[in-house]
Amino acid sequence: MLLKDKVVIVTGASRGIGRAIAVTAAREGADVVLNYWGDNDATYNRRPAIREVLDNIASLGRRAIAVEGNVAERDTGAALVKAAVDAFGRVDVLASNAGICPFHAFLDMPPEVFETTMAVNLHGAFYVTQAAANQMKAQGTGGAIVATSSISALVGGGMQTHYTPTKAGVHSLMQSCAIALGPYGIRCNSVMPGTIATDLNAEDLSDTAKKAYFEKRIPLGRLGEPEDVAECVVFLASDRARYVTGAALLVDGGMFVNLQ
Ligand SMILES: NC(=O)C1=CN([C@@H]2O[C@H](COP(=O)(O)OP(=O)(O)OC[C@H]3O[C@@H](n4cnc5c(N)ncnc54)[C@H](O)[C@@H]3O)[C@@H](O)[C@H]2O)C=CC1
Ligand SMILES: C[C@H](O)[C@@H]1OC(=O)[C@H](O)[C@@H]1O
Repeated sequence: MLLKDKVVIVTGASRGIGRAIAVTAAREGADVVLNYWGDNDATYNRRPAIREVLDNIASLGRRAIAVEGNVAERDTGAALVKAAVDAFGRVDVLASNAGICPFHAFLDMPPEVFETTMAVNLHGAFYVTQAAANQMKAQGTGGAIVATSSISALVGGGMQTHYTPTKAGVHSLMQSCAIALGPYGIRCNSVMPGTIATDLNAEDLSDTAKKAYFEKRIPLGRLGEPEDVAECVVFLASDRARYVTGAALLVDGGMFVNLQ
């Protein structure tokens, strides 16, 4: 088991990639703190989602707690760490995954859409990472932080001008934290998913021509599934990756390199 008896915090764990990270970590022996926020939004119709994740992890014989909290709020990181320590005694791994991508054109981008996207995706990642790192430093036994960046850190999107800079920022955050936290034995890496079928892009991919375009661009011939990303996060969080820090792993079926 890759994460036997490790304590893992996952932000954005009720759905999609975060949910898959949480369940995969539990399958690999971890106890998990599940963060989520805003799932009562009618567009998702997912109210029981966090309950299902809790039940799923319990059925694997591991422990999990759910902590609702907006990562854009500065204190949420500290609250997640406190919940982890109260419930499980420590924090070994942070999967900083929560993120939003409200597609919008650039020229008339509402400031609140830009600022909320920055606050959740980048500021949230910063503060949660800082809180987890301070706990790991105090424990004195190292740790691992894996952020969900994106292929969008490397390439643009005309309806994602507010989003792609946050994903480049998350990648850069992990690179700098690798340097800042290496002396404490804390490794920091990111995954860069390509196009993964989740609620985040369900509406965008309901355009069948756009979906077919992506499938054609991907050498492995299909969109990604949340589990494709989760397995890579768990690897980077595990001791199998003990000499890997400051790295970014594309998990995109080959889409990035497919020029022609
Ligand atoms: N789906 C995709 O194609 C890709 C997704 N990503 C990234 O993966 C991460 C997860 O995305 P998906 O699973 O696709 O999205 P999703 O929409 O399926 O799930 C989002 C999760 O984040 C949580 N969340 C949203 N706002 C939050 C907030 N303010 N505070 C705390 N939790 C919050 C939700 O509760 C939910 O659990 C995001 O950071 C996204 O940018 C990166 C590359 C590709
Ligand atoms: C939501 C998008 O479909 C998805 O998000 C990303 O980060 C990927 O680059 C895709 O564009």
